[in-house]
Amino acid sequence: MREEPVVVVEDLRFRWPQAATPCLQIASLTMQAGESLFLHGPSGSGKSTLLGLLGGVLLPQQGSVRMLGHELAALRGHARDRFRVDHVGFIFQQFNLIPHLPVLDNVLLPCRFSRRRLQRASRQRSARDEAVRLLAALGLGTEVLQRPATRLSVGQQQRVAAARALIGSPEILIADEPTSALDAERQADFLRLLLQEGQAAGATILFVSHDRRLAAQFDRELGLAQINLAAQGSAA
Ligand SMILES: Nc1ncnc2c1ncn2[C@@H]1O[C@H](COP(=O)(O)OP(=O)(O)OP(=O)(O)O)[C@@H](O)[C@H]1O
Repeated sequence: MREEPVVVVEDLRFRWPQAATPCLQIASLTMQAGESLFLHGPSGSGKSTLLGLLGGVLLPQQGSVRMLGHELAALRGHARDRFRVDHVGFIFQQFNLIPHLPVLDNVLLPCRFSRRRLQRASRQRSARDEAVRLLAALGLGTEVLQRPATRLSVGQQQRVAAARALIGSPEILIADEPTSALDAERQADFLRLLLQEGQAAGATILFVSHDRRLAAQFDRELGLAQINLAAQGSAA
């Protein structure tokens, strides 16, 4: 068994280039294996920035981000990219689907870039069948499989993005809530399915949002302002 939590952030400090003050200053943030955490904060408070740091897309000027025992800053760029695709499923705010690629191929993308994800997706059935199963579990029928991502509703795109994040059971699932206005009921419904699938796969789940109404479905809720000393120092 792993000795340390899946996510460990310590003494982190991050400032955007050109910015006068730090965006994030976090003494400590940890997530245990299998835990689901709802992190909320108003628009512009640094949620996406934190997710960029957890994904190793951004590196802090100071402090430590360890994921599954790996210090992200100690990995070279290529190794960091590999770590991310092997172990982290991301649902981006704008979904980042490949526009003209069919739904099925969008979902299978992580399996093209990560042998580990492909192997894990193929454990019980073919990766294709696993993609179909995930889409169905998230409420999308087979009629969308060959449809280009551009021809989907926002809600459907969100589900495709979720299936892509879940395929091959990455240990960590990170979701940046879309700003686009899905109504609260549909969003709660989507979230229930996402958590069901993620938890069945044993994933550690971090979901960020400005909408606290969704928090009840998670093991733990945290306000970014509670842990971000930079925000506390500059509170207007
Ligand atoms: N690429 C960038 N370059 C410089 N500053 C940035 C960049 N991205 C974000 N910022 C700044 O960092 C701060 C936090 O932005 P961030 O996108 O992390 O907030 P957020 O909480 O995710 O907001 P939202 O809920 O609207 O997505 C903002 O002041 C923003 O202007």
